[in-house]
Amino acid sequence: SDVSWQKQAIEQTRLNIILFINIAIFAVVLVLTLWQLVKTKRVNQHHYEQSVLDPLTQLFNRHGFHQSVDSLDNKSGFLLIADIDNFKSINDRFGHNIGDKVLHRVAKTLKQQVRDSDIVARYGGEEFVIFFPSQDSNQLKMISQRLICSVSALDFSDLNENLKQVTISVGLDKGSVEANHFELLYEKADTLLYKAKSSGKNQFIMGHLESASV
Ligand SMILES: Nc1nc2c(ncn2[C@@H]2O[C@H](COP(=O)(O)OP(=O)(O)OP(=O)(O)O)[C@@H](O)[C@H]2O)c(=O)[nH]1
Repeated sequence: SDVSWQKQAIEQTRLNIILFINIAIFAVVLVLTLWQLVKTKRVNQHHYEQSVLDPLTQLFNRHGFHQSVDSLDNKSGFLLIADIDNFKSINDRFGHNIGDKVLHRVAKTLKQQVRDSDIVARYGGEEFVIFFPSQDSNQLKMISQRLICSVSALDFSDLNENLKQVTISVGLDKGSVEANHFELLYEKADTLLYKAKSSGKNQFIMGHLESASV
């Protein structure tokens, strides 16, 4: 009859509305869950970056350096330490703010001059460390030379017209960055860096091989 047909139609409409509401709720919950997931992932990424990156230069910090090096399959290669020359006097003469900008530019230059597979870090105040998973000492000589030249060629006159040039000294040696060998390799490179500083700065000294200067 007409009445029962009408009742059926109303019932059908009611079911359709309920179905629609359920689908809508499901869609909203799905979107919210996905959004929450993306947010959590971003926050985790941010925390991770803060724990391994140096905020001033965006290079790895000491912790990030060791984490990267620990994850390498091949742990033998060259460890290079680069230290900005007379940085204390740059700070004293031009102020910490300019000192920070110098650090930032030097960091960027060092990073630009090496491969993505080389691990670059700001290891201390004005000291940078690079690990090269390479055995080629001639190549490392060329890279050291290039790092020194590219820093000394940087122009800082926009920061202060009296800030003519910034140089680095470099010590590097071959060895293993395996956890229990690292200290020894670092000390060898650091001793060579000290030699490069005490024999005039703006130069590199490489372990087991002859030195070279700019
Ligand atoms: N602006 C700035 N200065 C820093 C930072 N970290 C360390 N320094 C400064 O770096 C200077 C390092 O000075 P020293 O270790 O005496 O060495 P140096 O003057 O570079 O002399 P040499 O290494 O012998 O060439 C100190 O004055 C520190 O205060 C930083 O994040 N920002």
